[in-house]
Amino acid sequence: MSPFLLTIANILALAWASVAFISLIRLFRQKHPPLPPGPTLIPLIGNLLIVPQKRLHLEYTEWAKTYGDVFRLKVMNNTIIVINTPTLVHKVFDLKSGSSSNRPKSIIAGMIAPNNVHMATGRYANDTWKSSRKAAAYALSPESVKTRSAYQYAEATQLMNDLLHSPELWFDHLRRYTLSFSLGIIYGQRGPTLQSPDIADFMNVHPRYVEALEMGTLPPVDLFPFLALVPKKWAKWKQTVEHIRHLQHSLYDRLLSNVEHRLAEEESERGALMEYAIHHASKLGINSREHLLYLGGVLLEGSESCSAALQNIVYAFVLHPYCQRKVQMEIDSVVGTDRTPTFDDIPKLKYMLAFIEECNRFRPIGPLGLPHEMTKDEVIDGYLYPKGAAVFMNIWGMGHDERYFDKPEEFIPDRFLENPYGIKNGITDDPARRLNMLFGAGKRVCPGIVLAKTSLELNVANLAWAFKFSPKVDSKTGQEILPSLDNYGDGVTAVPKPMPVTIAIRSEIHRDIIIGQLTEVQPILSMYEV
Ligand code: HEM
Repeated sequence: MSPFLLTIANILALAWASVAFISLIRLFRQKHPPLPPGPTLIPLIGNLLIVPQKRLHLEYTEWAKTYGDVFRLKVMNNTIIVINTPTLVHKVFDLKSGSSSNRPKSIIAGMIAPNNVHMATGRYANDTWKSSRKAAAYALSPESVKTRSAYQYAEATQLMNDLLHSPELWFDHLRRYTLSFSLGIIYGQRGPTLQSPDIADFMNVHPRYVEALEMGTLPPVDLFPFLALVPKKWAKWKQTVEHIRHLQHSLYDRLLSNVEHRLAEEESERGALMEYAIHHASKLGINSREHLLYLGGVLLEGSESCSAALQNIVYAFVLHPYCQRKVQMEIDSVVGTDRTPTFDDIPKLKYMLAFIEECNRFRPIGPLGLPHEMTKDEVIDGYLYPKGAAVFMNIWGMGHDERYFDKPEEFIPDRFLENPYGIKNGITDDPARRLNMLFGAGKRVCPGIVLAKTSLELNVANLAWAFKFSPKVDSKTGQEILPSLDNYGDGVTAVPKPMPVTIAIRSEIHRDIIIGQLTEVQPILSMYEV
């Protein structure tokens, strides 16, 4: 063969070999799609050394800039996938909800509330969990929440009155409001003061519970399950967990017992969720008292998110007096000074609604939502989401994404007046963006959205109508003490920490109206008192 023909044959053979090689790689990839990209893995431990223990959302938001809209981490054997766009949230949590609706295993959560009876941390999206969701809808559906608006208005009136009389306790007054309202609709029995046993006990146990679930507080038993085998006398953390379980269980048990007692005594019913759940337990698929007990408790826990969002709003008022003034001017022009705001006023308060949206974007109280777990392998956009992987939706990252938000690190409520999602002008938005991303997605989406939003809107309107919010002044130095929107909890929830602020009534007219209104709503409040 001539050298020329030999070269052509070589080239053809090489081309054939390359095509075959590429086809093989394609076939291999189809059969074994890769995990999303992510930081370099160290044998055995994966990314253990670089995953932060606290404020994961900040690091995740940075990593999204390097690795893209979806990235993976490996911690020992565990795969973590973080999704950073509304489109991916839709594809993974909504469209694949049949395989992305479990929660990752948590040994500690399981020790506190066993048998999947805790709706939020319960691992399996199974029949027990479905029963809880069905029952919760009785109290939390838009129609149900609407039927409670007179009661909600009455509780919100008491909140203004509490702030009037002891503004220095503002942080706890906001918590009492959300807890008392939730106690009323769940158990038909409110908590009128900070000293009411149910309020005081919940405020004692709940922070301990949240802290116990935070990474780094207790030994990492999920990573090193052998730690769970250490006998209690040598494992102090087990005693802590048992104590929390005991405190929580006795509070929820007492609350449920009160309802059972009222029903046994044939007292008139109060339309409470627990009355309904007891009457319809078998229809709902609630098969044990334990299940009823945690159903109420979890919803009460959920309500704490509302007070955290309200606390952030108070700090935002103090830090952005210009915005506070704009909210007040709008409220004054819609409501005036001879009455307090009502639910009917809310749709007219456009700037106030934009202000609330901006607070939730700027400091979402659940920056990574709650993790979901994959129950089977799924391939989405060419990447494998393997069975058992924990998937986080990066709510913080999506709200601080420079591709869509102008100056995301600045507090600018007007962005939500210019665009319903606060997106900058002249860009093509992510088509899957929707309202309420803050509340998660898929089957596990927050069941308390309507309650949370109505509570936020009415109370922000009331607070801005009634009070002026400003920094506390140090009596020794005369300097203003500014609160910080960066002073929040380190774990799954970014609940703000208590900081001093000054809350002053805007005028004597406002004071008289609040006091008069409290007398008017007293008959409603007393319907929920023991
Ligand atoms: C501003 C207020 C609130 C925010 C930002 C919020 C946010 C969230 C988020 C992000 C999730 C996780 C969703 C997911 O897994 O995809 C969640 C779950 C949940 N929320 Fe809320 N929430 C709020 C208020 C409430 C209220 C008022 C209640 C009840 C009274 C509540 C009860 C729950 C429950 C029970 C779950 C667990 C649902 C499940 O696992 O099936 N939340 N919430």
